[in-house]
Amino acid sequence: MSMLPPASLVVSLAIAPLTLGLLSQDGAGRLHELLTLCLAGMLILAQLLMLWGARALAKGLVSIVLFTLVLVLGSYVLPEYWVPMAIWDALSHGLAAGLSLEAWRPALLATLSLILIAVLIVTRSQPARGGPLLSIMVLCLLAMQQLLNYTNLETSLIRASAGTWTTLTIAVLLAGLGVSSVPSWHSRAVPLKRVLSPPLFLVVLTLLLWHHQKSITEQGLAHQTQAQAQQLGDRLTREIQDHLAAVERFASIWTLFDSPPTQEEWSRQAEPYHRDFRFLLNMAFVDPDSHITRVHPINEINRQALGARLFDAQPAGREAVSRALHEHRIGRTEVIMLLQGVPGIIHYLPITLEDERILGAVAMVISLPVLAERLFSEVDTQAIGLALSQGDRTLASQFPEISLGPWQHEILLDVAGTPLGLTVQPSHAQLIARLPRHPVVSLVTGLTLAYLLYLVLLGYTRLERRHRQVHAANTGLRREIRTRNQLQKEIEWLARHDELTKLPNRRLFMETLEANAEARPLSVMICDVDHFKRINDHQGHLIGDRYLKRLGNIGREVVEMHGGLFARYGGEEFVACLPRVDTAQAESIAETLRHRLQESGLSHHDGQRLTASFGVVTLQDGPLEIATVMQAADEALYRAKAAGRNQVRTAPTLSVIESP
Ligand SMILES: Nc1nc2c(ncn2[C@@H]2O[C@H](COP(=O)(O)OP(=O)(O)OP(=O)(O)O)[C@@H](O)[C@H]2O)c(=O)[nH]1
Repeated sequence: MSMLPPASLVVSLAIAPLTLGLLSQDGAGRLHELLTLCLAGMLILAQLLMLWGARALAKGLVSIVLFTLVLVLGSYVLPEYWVPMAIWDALSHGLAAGLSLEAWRPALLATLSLILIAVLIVTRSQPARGGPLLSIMVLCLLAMQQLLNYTNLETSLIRASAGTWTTLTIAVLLAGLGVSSVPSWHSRAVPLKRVLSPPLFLVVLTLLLWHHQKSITEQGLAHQTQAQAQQLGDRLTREIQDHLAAVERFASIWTLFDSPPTQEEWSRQAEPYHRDFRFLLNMAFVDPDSHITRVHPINEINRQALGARLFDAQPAGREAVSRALHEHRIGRTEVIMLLQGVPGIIHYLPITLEDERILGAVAMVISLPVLAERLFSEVDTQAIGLALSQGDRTLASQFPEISLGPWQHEILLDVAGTPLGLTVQPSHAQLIARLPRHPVVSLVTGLTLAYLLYLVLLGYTRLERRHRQVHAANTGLRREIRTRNQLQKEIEWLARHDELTKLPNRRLFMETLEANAEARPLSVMICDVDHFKRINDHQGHLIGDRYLKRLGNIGREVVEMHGGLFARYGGEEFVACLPRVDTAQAESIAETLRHRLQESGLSHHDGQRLTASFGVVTLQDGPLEIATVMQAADEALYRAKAAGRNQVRTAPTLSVIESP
């Protein structure tokens, strides 16, 4: 069996945490975790298919996952007034009866991680499509999830992090994606560090900002619900107090009577109060000996209390009865078990006649279950859980079937002087519906911006690199052109100069002569070193070269002083073109040069001074025939040589040239 390639192997490893995650779920309570794991499983399969070349199938699978995840993300992002939570719940209900959005919706950060993984799979993590940044974003999201899980920073209102197995599954899948793509990131030679840093900074900033905004909005909502609960409590307390004040007025009616009321009178007076204040279980008349003699309404429960002597029958209320009947002040019981078998509070309102005689007391019995029912009817019990308690004892409670949110607000109710606790716990769905969406919107926007920033920076960097390459090519080209120009100049210079003496050569001499064809008089001087061969033979060519250079310098100095051109004609022969120089001047120049050379200190091996012979010719008028002029000068030189060397000979002045 052939081995799996490393990328497939690492991706396959993700199946281990996936399986463990699936096995560790305990049923419907973790439906969201199960769904997240299933989506991760589909992405694992998609990536394996992608690696095995079944791209179309892989993309189909990723599309299904992406569709689900984008729907989930929509539920986090879309404001309540666009798509109310009720619609999401109705949609969920359509999937399975009794299912709410919160039960199946994957955690926010896990949703985002899986969306990015899906994009990574489809784009095959290519750097040009943001692969490196997307991978790092997933890493950041996973790190944030773990941070929230371990530091318990997570308030469970918005489910941000998935469980550890899910996080691990996504992490291993990401590693698998990395194994196949990271090496190619390097080979593409993208300057990743430069391109990644700014968007990465933006990602971290976005995550921190999101967490900060999330905490603030959740705290704000918690305070808001607490304030609403407090308002509810205050309103109920006020209402109860108003009712009790009214009942106290009822008690004062009986002070006008001289004798205890008949049952009929009692019922007639008590009925309106009882009708209005449903939490009054009954209103009873108690005689001075604490017997209940009248009660309203007379029903099955209340009838049992008739005739009972409270001092004996209800020890818990004895003190309150005694206070009313003996001290003539209002007596209040704690929460006690009433004779009717339900918890309640009794107020005993003394009926004191004008002569300070006590006629009896009005017992006002508040049934706590009925009071709770009254309180609970004030709020939407489908959206809020309520519990009425005294200390640790829960007197009554009502919780909706749907799951409750994380916050319980305990508010104090003053029920006829008895402090009761009312615990208000809004449902999760109601809180989520009221939770501002802007933290999630900024999270999604921040991540999208970071991705766009990456793409822009990448494009810019590539453009910049191409620009640099073009610039470098341009610079090279310019350098090349400069070198060629230089070479060209050198070639041109060499074409018209002698390399050894740096003097103009024969060609430039001829050009100068032609250029001065109209100048009259026009003299030409030829100079030839005497016995130069001996220098070479006895002192070597290097010395010979040095002597030629020296002669060149002297000749240039002397000739240029007279506006002429001194050139090397060839070998040890030199020529001078002397425009507007007549014969006498030309002879003088030749003499000067001859003399300067003789005095230059250059000598043969035997100490004899180096000398040269000169032939001079002057064209006085008539057209210039170069060959004729040069021949005449040459002949003059020959004559100088023949006459013993080291002397100047002048050709007859030319005017009418005869062709040679
Ligand atoms: N060192 C050196 N010698 C050169 C150069 N060009 C020509 N010569 C030498 O110049 C010498 C010319 O010799 P010849 O033409 O025989 O004449 P000469 O020895 O000067 O004798 P006369 O001209 O008759 O006085 C030769 O030996 C050439 O080799 C050069 O560029 N450098």
